[in-house]
Amino acid sequence: MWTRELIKHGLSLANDIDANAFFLFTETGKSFDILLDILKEKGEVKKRKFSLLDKILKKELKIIVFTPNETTYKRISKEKDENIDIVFLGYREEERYQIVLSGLVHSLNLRKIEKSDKVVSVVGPKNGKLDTIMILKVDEHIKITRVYELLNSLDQKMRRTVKEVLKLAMEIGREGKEGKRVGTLFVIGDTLNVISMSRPLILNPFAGHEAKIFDPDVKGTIKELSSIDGAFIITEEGKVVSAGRYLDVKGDVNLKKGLGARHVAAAGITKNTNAIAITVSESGGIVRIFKDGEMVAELDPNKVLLF
Ligand SMILES: Nc1ncnc2c1ncn2[C@@H]1O[C@H](COP(=O)(O)OP(=O)(O)OP(=O)(O)O)[C@@H](O)[C@H]1O
Ligand SMILES: [Mn+2]
Repeated sequence: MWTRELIKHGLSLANDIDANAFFLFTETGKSFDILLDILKEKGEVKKRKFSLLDKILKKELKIIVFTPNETTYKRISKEKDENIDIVFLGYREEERYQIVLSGLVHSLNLRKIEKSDKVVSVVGPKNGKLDTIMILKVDEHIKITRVYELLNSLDQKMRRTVKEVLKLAMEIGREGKEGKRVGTLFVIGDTLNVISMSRPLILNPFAGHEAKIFDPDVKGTIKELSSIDGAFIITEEGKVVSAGRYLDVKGDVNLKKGLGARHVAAAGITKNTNAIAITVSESGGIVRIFKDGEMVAELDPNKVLLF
């Protein structure tokens, strides 16, 4: 397999473009062993115009190895040499770019990289072989890393539901309904409190149903209902309990100009409960995520194809 060559090319690319950090993602730790082996191959390093090792020794190129696997993390943390950082990723992302983003978030949080840094990553699909070398300028991805920051802060149940709702919100933002833009509002989690702070505008179409957000039919129904007034209320387990609910939120929230009642309601409900709110704007389809009364991320579904 080409793992060794890929890592070598990734390291020399990092060296040649003066990257600040080199990210390697591993499940079993096998690619970590190969990395160690390459770094030890003095001869190999001598041949290259810049001695790769010097850059690493001079701490000009930070090497960070990420794994979501607890056993691997323990094993390679013991075996690593002092030039390599090991970071444990709390959960596995599916797609290559998402995996790298979760690495970015952890590295930024751990102050191992700066927003102005350039990073070369060697990554593969979840449970697959390494197959990709990616160059990222961190500051170009800061916006989307805010989504990963939020996802990282959630427990597994809430994270799974928020990701699913976000995917649906991005589809609604991108496609609208019968080609017409629609705006909508989802409130996830802390459902008893949210219900107590809201009232129905219509007879609840989800009453008496076991509607799960992960069910494609439920998603289709939500898309059909997306143009009605009011919010969709979803439990942290992903059960859609209500549609068309008006959020009676008190208290002021400070939002950027141009955001109207839907966004104020989304910010307000998250200020007064532990819920997370996700809005799709009727003007432009922009998707926004709110938590603790603040907008934590803003995504243009036509630019960000992550979800
Ligand atoms: N408190 C609320 N609870 C639930 N839904 C609300 C609330 N306030 C407004 N909405 C919904 O938001 C819709 C749009 O209202 P408005 O245009 O004022 O919001 P907005 O923030 O400008 O949203 P958009 O960017 O989609 O236009 C309303 O028709 C209503 O369906
Ligand atoms: Mn509006």
